[in-house]
Amino acid sequence: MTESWYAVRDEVFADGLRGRLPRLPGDPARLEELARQYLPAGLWSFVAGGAGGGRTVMANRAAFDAWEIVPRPLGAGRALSLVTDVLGTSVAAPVMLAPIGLAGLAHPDGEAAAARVAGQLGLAMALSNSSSLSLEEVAGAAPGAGLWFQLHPPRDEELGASIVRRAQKAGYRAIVVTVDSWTRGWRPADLDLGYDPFLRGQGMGTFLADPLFTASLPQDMAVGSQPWLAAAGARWREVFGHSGLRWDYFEQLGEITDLPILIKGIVHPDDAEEAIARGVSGVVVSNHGGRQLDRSVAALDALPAVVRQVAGRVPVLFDSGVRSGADVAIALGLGADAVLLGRPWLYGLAIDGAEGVRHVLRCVLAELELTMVMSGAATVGDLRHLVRPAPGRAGGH
Ligand SMILES: Cc1cc2nc3c(=O)[nH]c(=O)nc-3n(C[C@H](O)[C@H](O)[C@H](O)COP(=O)(O)O)c2cc1C
Ligand SMILES: CCCCCCC(=O)C(=O)O
Repeated sequence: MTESWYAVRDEVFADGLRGRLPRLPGDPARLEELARQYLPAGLWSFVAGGAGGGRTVMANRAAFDAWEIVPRPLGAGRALSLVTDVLGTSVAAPVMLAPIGLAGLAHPDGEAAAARVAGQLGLAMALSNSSSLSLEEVAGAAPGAGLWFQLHPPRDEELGASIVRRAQKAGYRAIVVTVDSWTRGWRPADLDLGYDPFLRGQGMGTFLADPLFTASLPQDMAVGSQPWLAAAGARWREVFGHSGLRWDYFEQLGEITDLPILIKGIVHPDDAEEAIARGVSGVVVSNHGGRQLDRSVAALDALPAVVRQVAGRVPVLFDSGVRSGADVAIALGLGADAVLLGRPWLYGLAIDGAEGVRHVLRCVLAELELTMVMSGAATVGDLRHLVRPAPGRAGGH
């Protein structure tokens, strides 16, 4: 991908003139509000909502206000490049798609559309283990895309091993183990609406394609029938998510796969240290977009200390609250090696399928590039000298 991303601005402007999609970013609320019109109420609150009173969702956003860029517009005198390598995956920019389960509920093309777009743009995507399509279907739909596989380690270890082996066989290039969501957080909106897509057999594409999983379902029911899906949902609840996960899991996983293993859901520097001691190849600083633990530290506030602790030994990735290219620039400036975009790509998918995802990603990349050019940053490394705590604001650790 050699295009200058910020040429996208003209195209987006033209789209805006045609009234096709709202321009993004600038006002993330516009994208979220528009997506609301495309999604059934229960699904919209499941996606947009957070744990408890939503304080961590808000804190994730507010944390960005504690930082500012001090531009040096005459710059480094070098051509800007966003191309980077993350754990052996060469990418056009240090921005990737965060794992988001159940994308098939937002649009029938689901994760396959998102993966295809990521591949076309030269970006990486971490596929959720709660995807609507199976990991094989997504890999098949996006040959050549830089795909990673995200795993919530199942209670059934054999099943977990089987899924990891399948991911490696299908060409996924890393395993991202999420440790902050073995079960869902206290999400009042979902509770009030009685919304649980898994009960209806959704988000099980990868599980339903695993013989170890299907062998445990009643064999006297028609495959795909409502009773069969209900049985699958019940079985999924038994096996999904390991409440007793221990650090030695990472060593065990290293015996099963030779892919790089990342840990997602870390906000404490000591946990990052322990993860490195257990052999992980990368750390994702994240609080799951505020969906799991209300009053958890804002992810961006946790980033600098983790970066300091890791001190370049493994890549540090970041998500939670990123809505714009300028947000990406701040996270990179605080030491993230790459940034995962979460809800916004799902909103794009809900609004306009693959085109919506493409639109969202290109806008974020265009704004990131403009931000760097105007800051005088030729590389992500340059950004690290230009981001500083905003005077008088909280945060800025
Ligand atoms: C609807 C939805 C489903 C998600 N599913 C997963 C998942 O299956 N696995 C996972 O590790 N994270 C999952 N996440 C969390 C994202 O990977 C990411 O951490 C989060 O969206 C970042 O917050 P943000 O969207 O506010 O930027 C999900 C998030 C949303 C909104
Ligand atoms: C039992 C936890 C399932 C969570 C899968 C989707 C997800 O991560 C979310 O945030 O929702």
